[in-house]
Amino acid sequence: MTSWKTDFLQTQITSETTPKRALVILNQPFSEGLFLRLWSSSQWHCCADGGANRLFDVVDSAQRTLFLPDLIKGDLDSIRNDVKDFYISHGVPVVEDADQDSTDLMKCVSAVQDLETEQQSEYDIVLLGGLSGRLDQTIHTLSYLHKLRKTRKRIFAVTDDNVGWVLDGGEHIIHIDHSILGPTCGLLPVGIASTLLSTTGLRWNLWNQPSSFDGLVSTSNHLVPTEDTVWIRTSNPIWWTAELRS
Ligand SMILES: Nc1ncnc2c1ncn2[C@@H]1O[C@H](COP(=O)(O)OP(=O)(O)OP(=O)(O)O)[C@@H](O)[C@H]1O
Ligand SMILES: Cc1ncc(C[n+]2csc(CCO)c2C)c(N)n1
Repeated sequence: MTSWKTDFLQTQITSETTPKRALVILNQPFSEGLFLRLWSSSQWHCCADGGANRLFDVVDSAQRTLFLPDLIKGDLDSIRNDVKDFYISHGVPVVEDADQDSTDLMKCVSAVQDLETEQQSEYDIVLLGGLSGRLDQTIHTLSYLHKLRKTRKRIFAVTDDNVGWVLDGGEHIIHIDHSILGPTCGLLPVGIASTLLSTTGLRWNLWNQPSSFDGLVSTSNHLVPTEDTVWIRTSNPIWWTAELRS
């Protein structure tokens, strides 16, 4: 049974028990509060092209050198010149990958893979953004994480409104901190023909019920406030999302 802890917003993490975390900042709006929590709980920081503009703009100019990313990567058609010049002048590698068959998100995940090979250790990946905005980009995030589940167990997308990730086929226990998550959540059968779902800990639980894009989709479900865990059994991979409290 896989155990997933919804602890990616915590800043106090014991390195013996939790893998290192890589933060990939996408070109999407986010609040300063969310940014600071994710930045301080990550050991490696990367901006996907125009994500560097978001980092530059969210930090006060006097504080900017305290928040230098380890890498800026992409086809570099969105990063502003002033932003590029600032980070280059402070020694940040700005890597252009002009490939037009891969997105800036994919280019940054491949940079995390290179880092893992170099350091011979694994990172959890947190994407800041990618679940809203342009529909093609949003569906790309859903599709890419669905495909990545085969090689990478822990990659999450976080926005001011939601956290989400793919639960692979099997059983999962999700530990819920109700001060951070809820009340709404969803189980979204994206990228599969159908799955058989069973759950506990939700207001509208399912028991061996088929879920498919063409049939039942559990949206606007609720976490039960008195339950500390949600248990989910799914025969095929499914996207799990929960609302982030502000
Ligand atoms: N409007 C959006 N909605 C959702 N995600 C976005 C949006 N814009 C950018 N992103 C995410 O941020 C990454 C960097 O975006 P950027 O704007 O720099 O490049 P892009 O040219 O729009 O995207 P790409 O080159 O990856 O197709 C994208 O790869 C994508 O994952
Ligand atoms: C079938 C197909 N559809 C779209 C694109 C375009 N595209 C996909 S990723 C990317 C890079 C964006 O920075 C671009 C332009 C393609 N190459 N192949």
